[in-house]
Amino acid sequence: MASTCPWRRRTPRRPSTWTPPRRRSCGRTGSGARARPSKLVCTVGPATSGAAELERSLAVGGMNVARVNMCHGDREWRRDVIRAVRRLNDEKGFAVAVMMDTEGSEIHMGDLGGASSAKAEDGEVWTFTVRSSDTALPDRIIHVNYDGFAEDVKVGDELFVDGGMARFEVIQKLGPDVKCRCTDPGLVLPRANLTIWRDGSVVRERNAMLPTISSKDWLDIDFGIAEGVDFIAVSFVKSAEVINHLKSYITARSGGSDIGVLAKMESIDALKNLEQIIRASDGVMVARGDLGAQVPLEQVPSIQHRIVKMCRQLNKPVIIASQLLESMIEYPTPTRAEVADVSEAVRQRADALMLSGESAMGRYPEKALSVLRSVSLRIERWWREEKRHEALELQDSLYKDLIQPFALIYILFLFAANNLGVDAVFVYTKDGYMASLLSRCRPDCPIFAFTSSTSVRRRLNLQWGLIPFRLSDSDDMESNLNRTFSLLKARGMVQSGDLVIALSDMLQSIQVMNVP
Ligand SMILES: Nc1ncnc2c1ncn2[C@@H]1O[C@H](COP(=O)(O)OP(=O)(O)OP(=O)(O)O)[C@@H](O)[C@H]1O
Ligand SMILES: CC(=O)C(=O)O
Ligand SMILES: [K+]
Ligand SMILES: [Mg+2]
Repeated sequence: MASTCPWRRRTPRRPSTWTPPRRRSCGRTGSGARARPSKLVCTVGPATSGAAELERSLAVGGMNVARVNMCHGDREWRRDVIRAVRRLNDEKGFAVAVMMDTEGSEIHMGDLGGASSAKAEDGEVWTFTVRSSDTALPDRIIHVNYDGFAEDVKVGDELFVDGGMARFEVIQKLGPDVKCRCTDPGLVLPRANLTIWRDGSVVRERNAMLPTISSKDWLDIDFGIAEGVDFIAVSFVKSAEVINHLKSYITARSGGSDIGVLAKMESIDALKNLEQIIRASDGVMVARGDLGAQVPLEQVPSIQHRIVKMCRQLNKPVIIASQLLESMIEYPTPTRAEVADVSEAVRQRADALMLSGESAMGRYPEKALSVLRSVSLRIERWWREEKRHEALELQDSLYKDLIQPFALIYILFLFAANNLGVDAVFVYTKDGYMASLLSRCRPDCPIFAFTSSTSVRRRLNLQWGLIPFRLSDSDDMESNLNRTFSLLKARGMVQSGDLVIALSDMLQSIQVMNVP
């Protein structure tokens, strides 16, 4: 079955319902100055981990999800960050979700003896060693976390630091030490990933031996469950099995908590099993940093496009990550090329955009977030004004996958959406599933989602176009509608006369009406 998903008004009654500044200011509901369809994920690091910075630079700026990378910081630091986000939610009315990102067992360098970075110059010889040492190593001697490293590399191999930020050639092997000459100078950051290339392709035999989730990752996952994170993003996923395994583990461990498991697409193996991995996961991250170290860079854009499209087909949220505004780590304005890259991700209608170093350790986290916000708002508006909707091909399989009453409501929704101009969609949802189906249509109007669960509300924050609220349970649709109309009218998000479609997955109902 094929269908377009339009929200196209036949006779325009008044301008688009999204975010005209006066009447659609969404307060903190979408956790931002104004609600946007595209969601924003920010990596928290030294530049933004203080309670004041978290609030002022990120939450007020529209962060929907805070990411904590388990490659960095210690446990106490991470706990403080997670609790600070929770406090912002509890005390200041935000609904920011927390994502923890596993380290994975890829090869990476050690710390740089406390230095925040080191410059590798052309022709310099650096030593990469597997010798363990408790004391800081001298300059240009770098510890490598994988014991087999010195055995596995061959003279002539290329070593990519952080996906090519700097490159070395292996020139000599001396027991545990590997001497390498810098062939591409660049900035080396602590604990940067290392990728070995031989004869033009990445060396992967070793990776197959290492588990996707290392023993350290399991301890981090226990910590994440105990701290009640909303999402766990699994680095270097190779197959669907690891996602299924982690989901069972979370269920057994946390007694039915609903932590979302996200698959990070950053290896060649993931690309081979794309569909199964996406189906198994609760969402996906296109982790372009490491991905660009494993496949030729010129393939990254088409891979991104393919993953975004498949995620939408399979109704899974997708995040575009890494180097969106990389230059803003240092400079207060983005490059034109970066703005074009962000625009393209929005145009592809990905659910979310992510900041990494820009918000973790950059000089302008607040400005970087504001660029993401303004560029996405502009492209979304352009998209609506120019009616640039792409037809959404709904595969038969999705309908087969749908639980029966949902399928009927969904088809009715598409019919109503196709034939009426609506100002807003209201969805009353228990577990968020119905809300995600509506988000998947990428309609031209906001989707207000109401759920009685705080954790479902936070998780819906990752999905395109959803503005989630908490609403206590009631099986009286009339009362639900009245309560939510008052709530949104008071916030200037709907007004009398607006045409809305209201759906409930609990009552399995659909209604079309004007706001009284
Ligand atoms: N908690 C932290 N403490 C110190 N520095 C951090 C922290 N989080 C991030 N950073 C810095 O910001 C940079 C970018 O952050 P990010 O977490 O996105 O790393 P990444 O290498 O892109 O991700 P991954 O390791 O998942 O591939 C890191 O290289 C690191 O220098
Ligand atoms: C985000 C991440 O892990 C990457 O881009 O490699
Ligand atoms: K990581
Ligand atoms: Mg990565």
